[in-house]
Amino acid sequence: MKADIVEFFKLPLEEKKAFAQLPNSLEGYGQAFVVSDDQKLDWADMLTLITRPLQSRNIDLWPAQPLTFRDSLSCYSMELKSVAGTLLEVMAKNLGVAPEEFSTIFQDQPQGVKINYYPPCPRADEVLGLSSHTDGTGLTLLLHVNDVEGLQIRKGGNWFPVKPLPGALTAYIGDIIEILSNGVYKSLEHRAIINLKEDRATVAALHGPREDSVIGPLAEIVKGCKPKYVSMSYGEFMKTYFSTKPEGRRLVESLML
Ligand SMILES: O=C(O)CCC(=O)C(=O)O
Ligand SMILES: [Fe+2]
Repeated sequence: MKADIVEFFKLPLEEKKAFAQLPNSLEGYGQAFVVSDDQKLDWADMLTLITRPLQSRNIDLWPAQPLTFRDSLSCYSMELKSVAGTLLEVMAKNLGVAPEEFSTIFQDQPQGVKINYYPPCPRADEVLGLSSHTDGTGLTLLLHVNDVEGLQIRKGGNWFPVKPLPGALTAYIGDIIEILSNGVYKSLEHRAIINLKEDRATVAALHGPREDSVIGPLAEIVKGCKPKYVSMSYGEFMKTYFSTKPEGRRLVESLML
């Protein structure tokens, strides 16, 4: 997977554009969070693909070059499913909810990958690879394609670098699990910075809920106390998530009661 990603981003722009996003869709090669023509874009190229459920795949947008790309992504997606499934099960247990509660919401384990390529920049301190945001998903499993640092997480108002560990995935919580858990798990504010001389690539595998889910604090967690977040359909949540430029935890906090 790592080798195929490196090869794909090395292709000439015209070849990559064969897999470009279609109008009004984020899937394919392009950018995310473009909400106006005069906005300053993040210093990154992205390839976003839906990987699960299998019938949701738009294989035409999966790179045909390098030749092994599609097979590599299929295998990688299957392995991720098993890691995410285990983590979700453990989280359900930790929250004291029946494992079925989570497995119904994450049934068939909807999954997408956002493959990020960050070229170096001679004025690295004046750009961001990805502006500060939280992921609009349940659980993210991040793969560092090379061992170049760039991910930063925010805690107590300060930014901390996350060092890539060889052979490890970086796991973090997105808005959906913060809401479902009524705030027991917190969605992680993070951003990616750019290096002067080294390029960097990552694969963020996003594990979200079933499309027909209602996203709100789980009854079993709220019990006698008050729900801390509004409930809405997942469709409505996604519309809200993608309609504004991300800014730290602003979106998830705007859904707090
Ligand atoms: O590339 C990184 O380090 C972070 C990627 C990320 O946050 C994302 O794709 O949502
Ligand atoms: Fe992210």
